[in-house]
Amino acid sequence: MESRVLFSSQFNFPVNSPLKNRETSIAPFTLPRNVLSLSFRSSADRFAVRIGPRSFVKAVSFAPKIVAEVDDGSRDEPRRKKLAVFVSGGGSNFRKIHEGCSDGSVNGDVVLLVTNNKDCGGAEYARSNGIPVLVFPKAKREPSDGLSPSELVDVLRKYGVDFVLLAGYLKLIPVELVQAFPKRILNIHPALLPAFGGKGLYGIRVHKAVLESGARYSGPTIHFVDEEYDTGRILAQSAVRVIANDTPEELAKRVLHEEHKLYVEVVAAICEERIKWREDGVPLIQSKENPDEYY
Ligand SMILES: Nc1nc2c(c(=O)[nH]1)N[C@@H](CN(C=O)c1ccc(C(=O)N[C@@H](CCC(=O)O)C(=O)O)cc1)CN2
Ligand SMILES: NCC(=O)N[C@@H]1O[C@H](COP(=O)([O-])[O-])[C@@H](O)[C@H]1O
Repeated sequence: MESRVLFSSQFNFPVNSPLKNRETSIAPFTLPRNVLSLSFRSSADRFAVRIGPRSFVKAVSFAPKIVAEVDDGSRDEPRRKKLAVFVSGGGSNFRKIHEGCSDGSVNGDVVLLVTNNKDCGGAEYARSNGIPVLVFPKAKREPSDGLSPSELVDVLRKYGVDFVLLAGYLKLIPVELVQAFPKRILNIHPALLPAFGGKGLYGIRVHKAVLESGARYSGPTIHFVDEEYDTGRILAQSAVRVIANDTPEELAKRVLHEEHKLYVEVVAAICEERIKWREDGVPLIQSKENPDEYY
């Protein structure tokens, strides 16, 4: 069967490129297993195109010089990332992320746990897994315990933290940290922002507000963190049906289940460097299965 292939949308050819609007078929051929991509050198431009099980390229009628890039095993995999997780309570999202790092789902390691409550469940879990626990902000009752904003930034840098993940953390992240880690702090909120977010809306209060509003859907939102509560760029969401006689606790449980799945998926993407920023500032996730697709 003749192998027809069509251009993947990810290549932006120059407007006047001869490649843009002429097409032909190319003789059937199969790529040797270790050939990653083929590049066509035309009189106008040199284009690297990738041909794989599901990605396509459109061959054009010119006399290309095909240069095969061979995978000699030296392809750079994204470096394993260092994560700091911030919690205030039980830390179930933190535990799921940590499990993802251990089972290979996430190309990263949790190197620090930060909390405003050193006796919370998340801190207990961290200590039992050999993860250092830091207190931020300073506790009013024990000002000797805990870090200042500048001390927190210094420690995160000293540990080489790549991304900061808020997971049930109930204090405002200071501007010093937001500015020190631009586009590298994520938060998970248990409702579909921009609705049901902001100061005073956390934990079970969020689910009560959703039920009182009569909303038919809720679900987790993962967003980048800026200086205000819940106003950063939205990266991912998942919808959960609200059932008519739901109690806040029942809705919370259903949303939390979705949070666990969504956060591990998003952290895996950020550790594999699959976050891309659209020209209008909206962050997108590149599909792992089909790199030509974003969501
Ligand atoms: N700079 C930012 N800091 C934080 C953000 C953020 O988006 N930007 N997200 C929050 C998490 N969060 C919602 O997802 C949230 C947490 C807490 C509150 C809140 O009103 N807190 C109370 C204090 C609660 C307490 O001390 O028990 C308050 O500030 O009065 C709103 C939203 C984490 N930080
Ligand atoms: N606005 C912040 C907020 O309400 N965060 C919420 O706190 C819970 C923490 O659970 P966990 O400690 O078991 O991960 C989660 O539902 C998270 O979305």
